[in-house]
Amino acid sequence: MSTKVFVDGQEGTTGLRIHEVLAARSDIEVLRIDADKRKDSAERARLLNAADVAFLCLPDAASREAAAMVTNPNTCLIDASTAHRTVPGWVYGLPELAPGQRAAIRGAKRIANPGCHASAFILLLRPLVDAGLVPKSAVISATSITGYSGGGKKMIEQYQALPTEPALTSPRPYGLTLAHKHLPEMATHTGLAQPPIFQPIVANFYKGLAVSVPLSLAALGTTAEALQQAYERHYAGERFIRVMPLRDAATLEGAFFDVQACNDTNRADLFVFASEFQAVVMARLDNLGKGASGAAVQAMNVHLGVEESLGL
Ligand SMILES: NC(=O)C1=CN([C@@H]2O[C@H](COP(=O)(O)OP(=O)(O)OC[C@H]3O[C@@H](n4cnc5c(N)ncnc54)[C@H](OP(=O)(O)O)[C@@H]3O)[C@@H](O)[C@H]2O)C=CC1
Ligand SMILES: CC(=O)N[C@@H](CCC(=O)OP(=O)(O)O)C(=O)O
Repeated sequence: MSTKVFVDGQEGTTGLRIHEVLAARSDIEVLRIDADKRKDSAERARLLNAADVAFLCLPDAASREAAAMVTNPNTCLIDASTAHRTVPGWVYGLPELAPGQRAAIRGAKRIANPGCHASAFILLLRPLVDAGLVPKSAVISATSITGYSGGGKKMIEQYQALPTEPALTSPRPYGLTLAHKHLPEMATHTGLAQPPIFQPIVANFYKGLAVSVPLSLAALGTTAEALQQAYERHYAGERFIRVMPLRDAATLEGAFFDVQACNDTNRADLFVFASEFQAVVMARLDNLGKGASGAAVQAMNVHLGVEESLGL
C-alpha cells in the first residue's frame, strides 16, 4: 500500500524540491492541492488529515496554523520551518544527531526539520561536545556562507532580477542583530550552554552552504587528530555524512574551499583543517538538500522504516 503524502506550501522553494524528489518514488502517492486553493484553510485541513505524512514548507506562522489543523492521530507532520525545532513533543529530524535519534524519528508523529545553517553547525559540534573535547560552557563562534536560495522565493527573485543590484554582486554578511532564528536549536541540539556567536553571509550563487568554526587546540587541550577521530566514531556507518581526511589534501592543493561541492545531494561533508595550535572545522551541504528538502525526505524515510532500502 502506498504512503499518502501532502506538501503544504507546494509552490515554494522547499516544497517544489520535495515534489521533485518524490516524483521518482513508486511507494508514494502525492496528494495535491489545487493551486487556487493553496491558502484555503478548509482544503488544507482536509488534505493534511488525509495524509500519512505531511510536509510543512511554509513560513513559521502558517506552519503553527497547519499543525493546529491536524486532528488525525495517524498523520505524521514534518515541519521544514523554524516553528517547532525546540518545542517539546517535536522530535528533531536529524537522524545522525546521536544514538537513539533514528528510533525517536521512527516513533514520532511530529518531526521538526533542522535549519540549514543549524544542521551544519550541529553536525560539527555535537560529536565534539559528546566526546568531551569541547566543554558545554564553551563560547563558540561560527561563520556560514550560503547561496541565496536559502532566503526562499523572495530572495531568489531579488538575486535573479536583471540588471543585478550592485550590492548583490559581493557577499553580504547579515544576522547582525546576533539573534539569528537558528540560535536556539544550535544550543539545544549540541548541548552547548549558550548559542554560538553566529555570522551568516549570503552571496550571489544559487545554493550550497559551508559553516566554519575556529577552535583553539591549545585552549581546549586537544589535538586535530582527536577532533577527526571524534567525527569518524560519531558518524561511522552514516551514508549521508562524509568525514573527510584530516587536512583534506585535495582542498589544500587547490587552496580554495568549494562551498557548492555537495549540491544536488543529501550529503554533508565534514573537514578538520589545523596547524599545531589551531583548527578550523567545516561542514558543507546543499541548503536545499541536507539543509532542507533532502533532510525532510530522509526524515520521512526513517519514519517509514524505508531509509535503508532507498537512496533519496
Ligand atoms: N530555502 C531554504 O534553503 C530553506 C527553507 N526552510 C524553511 O522552509 C519553509 C519554506 O521555505 P521556502 O520554501 O524557502 O519558502 P518560499 O517562500 O519559497 O515558499 C513558501 C511557500 O509557502 C506558501 N505560503 C505562505 N503562507 C501560506 C499559507 N498561509 N498557506 C499556504 N501556503 C502558504 C507561499 O505561497 P506563495 O507562493 O503565495 O508565496 C510559498 O509558496 C520556511 O519556513 C523556511 O524558513 C528551511 C530550510 C532551508
Ligand atoms: C540566505 C538566508 O536568508 N537563509 C536563511 C536560512 C534558511 C533556513 O534554513 O531557514 P529555516 O530556519 O526556515 O529552515 C536565513 O539565514 O534565515
